Amino acid sequence: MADLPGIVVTGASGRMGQMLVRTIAASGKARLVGCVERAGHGWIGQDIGVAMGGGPLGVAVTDDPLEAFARAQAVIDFTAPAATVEFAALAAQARAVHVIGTTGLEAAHLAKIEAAARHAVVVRAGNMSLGVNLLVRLTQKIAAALDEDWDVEIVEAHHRMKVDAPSGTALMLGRAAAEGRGVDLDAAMDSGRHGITGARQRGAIGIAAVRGGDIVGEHDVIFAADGERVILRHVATDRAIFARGALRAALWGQGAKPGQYDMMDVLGL
Ligand SMILES: NC(=O)C1=CN([C@@H]2O[C@H](COP(=O)(O)OP(=O)(O)OC[C@H]3O[C@@H](n4cnc5c(N)ncnc54)[C@H](OP(=O)(O)O)[C@@H]3O)[C@@H](O)[C@H]2O)C=CC1
Ligand SMILES: O=C(O)C1=N[C@H](C(=O)O)C[C@H](O)C1
Repeated sequence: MADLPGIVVTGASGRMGQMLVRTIAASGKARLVGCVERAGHGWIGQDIGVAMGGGPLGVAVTDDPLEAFARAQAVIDFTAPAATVEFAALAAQARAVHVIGTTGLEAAHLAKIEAAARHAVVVRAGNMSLGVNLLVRLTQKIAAALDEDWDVEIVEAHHRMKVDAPSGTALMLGRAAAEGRGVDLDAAMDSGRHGITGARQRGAIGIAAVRGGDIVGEHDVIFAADGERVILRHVATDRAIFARGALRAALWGQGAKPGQYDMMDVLGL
């Protein structure tokens, strides 16, 4: 047991944080060695298992990430952009693999993560599930096979607490469609339509977001032509799929050279 890779979970009280704690503790493939929350959080100092309403897991929640990361071989981080940038620098300092699931990252955040990846392994993906990463590949292939008579529209749906839009997954799918077509997503993307928009622009890649209830995550990629449509769909019903992917990435990263990777690298897709 002591020779299994030690993993720290950041944002341990969050929806994904708690799922990660359960997944790692039950995996038999890694040890949970730390749980991080922000200073002042009500769970600081408590055993994470007890704080989650179960039995003790022998790991107290801390607000000192650097001390926790120094004891770990990997950090799994599903938090928020500002926190993830801070954790990227600290994980690199500790030479721990940093698995980043956080979405809503902007160019300035990505530049800091890229800098950290010069010193340590970073695995980052807007969606860590096997099914979505397969869907990304399929989207790229279909977009490459179809011309611009086929309009591409991506529709994503998530729970009412999600704070960023479009989802990280929708952006992955949009990027895959753009790559398949040989265009730049930033130039082709049309999201958040409202008012007198005019007719759809040929070649646009549309993205629309739905927010409601407890939807875990649903993504449709619609290829719509005159007289027919092809629709690719992924429906997540359990956050365990993301946690399993993140754990797989943390283990895969143990053998990798410093640099930035994604789930395609981890899954060999
Ligand atoms: N890539 C993937 O496969 C997936 C990605 N995600 C992404 O993961 C992220 C988290 O999602 P979710 O778990 O639903 O969100 P939650 O809001 O439930 O959890 C986020 C957690 O991070 C904590 N946090 C924020 N800032 C800090 C900080 N500075 N230090 C320590 N902890 C901090 C929050 O604490 P507090 O409440 O105090 O702010 C909270 O506990 C989102 O960006 C989401 O899009 C989600 C699912 C899958
Ligand atoms: O916030 C979520 O919940 C999710 N976020 C990711 C995203 O932005 O795509 C992945 C998943 O869909 C759940």
